This record gives sequence, C-alpha cells and structure tokens, in this order.
Amino acid sequence: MSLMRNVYREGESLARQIESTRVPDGMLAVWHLGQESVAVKGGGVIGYFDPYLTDSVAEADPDGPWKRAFPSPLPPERITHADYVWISHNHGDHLDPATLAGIYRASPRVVFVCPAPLAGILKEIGIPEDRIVTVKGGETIRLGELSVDVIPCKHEEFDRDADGNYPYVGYVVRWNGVVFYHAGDTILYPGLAETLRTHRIDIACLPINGADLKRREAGIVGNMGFREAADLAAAIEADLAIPFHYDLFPFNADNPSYFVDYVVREYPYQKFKLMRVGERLLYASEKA
Ligand SMILES: O=c1ccn([C@@H]2O[C@@H]3COP(=O)(O)O[C@H]3[C@H]2O)c(=O)[nH]1
Repeated sequence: MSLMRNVYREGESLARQIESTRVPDGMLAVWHLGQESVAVKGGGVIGYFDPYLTDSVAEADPDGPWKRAFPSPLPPERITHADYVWISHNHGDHLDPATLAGIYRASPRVVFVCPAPLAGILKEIGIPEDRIVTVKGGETIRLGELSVDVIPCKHEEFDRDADGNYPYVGYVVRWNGVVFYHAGDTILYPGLAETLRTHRIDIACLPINGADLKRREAGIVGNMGFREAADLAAAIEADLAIPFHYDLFPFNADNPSYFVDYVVREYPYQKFKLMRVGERLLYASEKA
C-alpha cells in the first residue's frame, strides 16, 4: 500500500465491500466517504447520506476554492445498490445533482429523502416524484423497516420557507437495532441537545469545521466547531461520536486531532472514532 494513498479503499473495491459486508442485527456498517458523505448498511439495507462523489462544485466555479482535497472514493454510477439517499440541505457538497442523477440511474430501487423545499431540484434532474420522500423538519417518518426522526438544523439560521419547512435538516435513523444520527450542517441551538438526548443515539456523526468571520465574509455558512461537537456528543450521551465535515475543502476545514484531543481531555468516557476516507466501521450497539 502506498504511503501517499489518501483514500483507504475506493472504486470497485469499496463498492464490493459495501455490497458484501454482512451486518447482523444490532449492528451497522458505516463508510466515511469524505466531508459529510457517509454510506451505511444495516441488515440488507444500504443508504447514503449527503453523497458528494464528483468534483461538480469546482467544475461550476473553476476559479473558486472548491477543488477536492482527495478524489471521490466512489463514482456515483457504480452505486447500483442504494436503497435510500438522505439529503440534509442544498449546498453542492451535500446535494450534488451529478451524484444524485448517477445514483438514480444506477440504483433501480433507490428512494431519495430531502427537505420539502428541495424536491424541485431532484425532479429537475429526472428523479420521479414517487422516488422522493419530502420532510418538513421535526417529524418522524417510516421508510420500510427504518424509522427516521427529522431534526431541524440551524445553518447558521433556520431559514424556514413560507410553509414552515426547514431547508436544513439532520436525520436520526433507527436501523437494524442501532440509532444512527447524521447531523447535517448545523450550529448548536437551545433545545437541540435535549431533543437528541431523547433518541438514545448510538452513533452521532457531527460536523466540526466551525465558523469564523473570515469564512462568513467569504460567504461560507458555519457549523458547530470541534469543542461544540464533542460537548454535544457528551450531552446527548451518544455512544460513539464520529467527527466529519473537516476534510474536503482546505479553506473550510479543521484538524480533527483537535476534536480527539478535546474529547480525550474533557470526556474520558466518551467513545469516538476518527475515520479515514474509504474506511469501514463495523459498529455493534451496546444496547443490543
Ligand atoms: O455549492 C456550494 C458549495 C459550498 N458552498 C459554501 O461552502 C460551504 C462548504 O461547507 P458547508 O456545506 O457547510 O457550507 C457551504 C457553503 O457555505 C456554497 O455556498 N455552495
């Protein structure tokens, strides 16, 4: 293995691993695909959260700072196995029309879950209405055997539309006996920890890139930082905290070692996992 490799497993090798991994009851398999892109498998069900698997954002703005720091670990057209794709909000590194169109064409049974204000974007790229489930924020929905609680996000505002729909959301998914939380993009806000705590979350994937004046002046919307993410994981008593959203765009990143250092010092009992791009985690719930 080359010391220069910056993606652990990729392409066909990664796709086959996702397809062949057997995930017994009480367990989930999680693959980190960079930024907030995550693949999850539980039982026979495979889902993707915020898949950004192209270089679309840089291609649309070649003079901008959007070039990926590492190649996409998986071409969207190789995702022939997706049951669900969850979208947290409409930024190109979370909702990428090229990635979604590729997955739709390749995965015959895939269903897309997105905030209601974004459904039109999915329809424009050719995804039919019967493959789109829209969410408002704050509700619980059922997807086959999965139960999904939709958590409103503040990125860095709530920005509800005229019908009261939240355009930024996170998802708590009860899946194969494990409670999995993908936070989407959000800052902390009063009541968030209290709500999340009631879900008895096993795995919490949390952004850590933070916010500052320089990035705000450049139009970059902020997230919780590494301390806030760690404090949130501890406050909600998540069994395992996984930091994300720190690796794709160097101008909007942070060093995940700061998260590790802070958790180790402040919360000696808090489990965490720092994942490399293309790495698989096999997680067994302590409650199972
Ligand atoms: O198509 C795009 C891609 C990105 N952005 C900005 O870059 C940020 C990247 O991190 P984020 O996803 O938390 O927030 C994003 C936005 O602030 C954008 O405005 N449009």
